[in-house]
Amino acid sequence: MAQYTRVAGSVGLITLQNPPVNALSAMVRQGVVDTMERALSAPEVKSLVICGQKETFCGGADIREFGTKMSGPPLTPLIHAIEASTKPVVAAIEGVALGQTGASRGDSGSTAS
Ligand SMILES: C[C@H](O)[C@H](C)C(=O)SCCNC(=O)CCNC(=O)[C@H](O)C(C)(C)COP(=O)([O-])OP(=O)([O-])OC[C@H]1O[C@@H](n2cnc3c(N)ncnc32)[C@H](O)[C@@H]1OP(=O)([O-])[O-]
Repeated sequence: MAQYTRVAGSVGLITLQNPPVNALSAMVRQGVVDTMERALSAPEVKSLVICGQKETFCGGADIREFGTKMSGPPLTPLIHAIEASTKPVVAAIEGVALGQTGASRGDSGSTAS
């Protein structure tokens, strides 16, 4: 899933939550759609941060769903929607960021769109 919290008053924090590597399952993708809508429609939110948990950003698509019937929002339009956000979106990356989340393994860092 994706948890939504507001930090520092004006930052919408979206936390990817899908142990063990926060992979982008159908539920996580739907959670990102829902939390993005919530953050973008909240006047008090001026920017968004997307992060993972347990020292991992995201292991990419959820390989446990490979070979099963696709459900939930497709990944590519979701990434395009993040890129088209009307508010700045920062990916706070710790550990791995694989697949379409950006194939990298960084100790920490962030990218903005
Ligand atoms: C176009 C776009 O590209 C498309 C859309 C895609 O995105 S394609 C998908 C792209 N993503 C991948 O190919 C990621 C492959 N995984 C890895 O490279 C590594 O796992 C790791 C992330 C660097 C962590 O290494 P690790 O050594 O710390 O732990 P582990 O022992 O390997 O794995 C620890 C546990 O995590 C599980 N796991 C790892 N990756 C997973 C994933 N993507 N989805 C679901 N579970 C995953 C793994 O099965 C094991 O579970 P269990 O056995 O304990 O129950």
